[in-house]
Amino acid sequence: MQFHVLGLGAIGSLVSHHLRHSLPPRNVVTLIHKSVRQARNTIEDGPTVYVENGGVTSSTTGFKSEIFEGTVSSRIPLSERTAANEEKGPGFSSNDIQEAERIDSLFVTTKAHQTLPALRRLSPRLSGNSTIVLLQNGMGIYEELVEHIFRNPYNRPHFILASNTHGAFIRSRAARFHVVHTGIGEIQFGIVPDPAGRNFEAGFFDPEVFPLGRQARITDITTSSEQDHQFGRYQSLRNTVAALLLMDNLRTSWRPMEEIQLAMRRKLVVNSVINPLTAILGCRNGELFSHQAARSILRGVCTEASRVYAAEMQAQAKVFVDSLGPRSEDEDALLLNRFPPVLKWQSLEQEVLRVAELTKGNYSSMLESVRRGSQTEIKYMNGHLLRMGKAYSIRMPHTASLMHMLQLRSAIPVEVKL
Ligand SMILES: CC(C)(CO)C(=O)C(=O)O
Repeated sequence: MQFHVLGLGAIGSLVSHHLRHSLPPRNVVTLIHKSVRQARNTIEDGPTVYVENGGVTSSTTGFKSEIFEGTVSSRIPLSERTAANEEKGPGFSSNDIQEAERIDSLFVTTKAHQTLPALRRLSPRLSGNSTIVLLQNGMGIYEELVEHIFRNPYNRPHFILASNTHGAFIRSRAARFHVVHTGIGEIQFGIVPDPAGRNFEAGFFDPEVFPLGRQARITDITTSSEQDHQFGRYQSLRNTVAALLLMDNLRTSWRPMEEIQLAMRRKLVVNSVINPLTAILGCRNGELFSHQAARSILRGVCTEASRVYAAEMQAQAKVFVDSLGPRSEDEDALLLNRFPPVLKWQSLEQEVLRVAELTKGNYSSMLESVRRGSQTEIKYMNGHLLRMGKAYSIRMPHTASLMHMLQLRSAIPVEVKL
């Protein structure tokens, strides 16, 4: 089976390294390079990914390379390619470029705002038999993809949504695939429910199994071509879940989608506080919260986020309660007031502090984007919270001010010398 990785920043490189390490060599792992220039810098001898952890560096080779729409065999030296071909960029015709292949399994680790255009371009190679893993910061990306590209639920690829708490950065721009893994976190993932109704999560809730023994079962996705006449539709999903679970050095775990939604909401708040604050101030994650002023902003954003999450859950619970038909007021109140403690502001605040400590030596991804003069992911972080606030008529002045300050910081370069 073929695995593709799109987005070769710190997390993309880290995932590529662990994917290649844990999969048997017969599985192909292809790195999708942004441009010929990026590929040239890295694949003279075949791409190598270096991962540094606690001062020890290990390397991985054995990847295939591809430049967005065309494929490049890493065994063919780039020096043999003509300048004329290179100038044509993605999709240029060269003997080295094979027919663009079908994509079975795609790990997406690009920036949130790059995802829609990138997947639009790759969509002819994706089908209902493919699987896409979204492993990114921010929220609202999946919704954008199904609204604009994969509209038909019955022939869209399977989606896995993942929440990552590992901290990593690229050592230097020159050594593009040298990643420093600074904070050991985890990757929790869940599968978006099947529009055709197959219950991938049956194992988590199997009443036949003693509660402590209940766990995800890969056979709930599919078994074999002999037993499942739709095996072809679900095979890539099963193999992608298996590949994720094999990457145990990244502490991967398959969780019910409801839990992933909670993890993503918590991560969204982490990113909506740490990322803009560090980008505005130009400091490391760990420098923020020894200052009372930062703590006060933290409290403000966590309180606002918790309010919108509560409003969203109430609205969803209301739809559910209404669908149950007539019930007593007490029963209704019980269902409507169920709010997960992990989304209360106190818990969100603790989570932001925990991640800031875990990644204290890091420069956040948003600060790096601002320093490079590139677009930030703010619209998928604070912007997402604000869209929810608007939908539920909740004022969010702290979340909005942080976004506006960040936008100013991106637009007005800092004057170094007066
Ligand atoms: C958690 C944090 C802030 C770690 O740096 C991050 O996810 C980022 O930089 O985008």
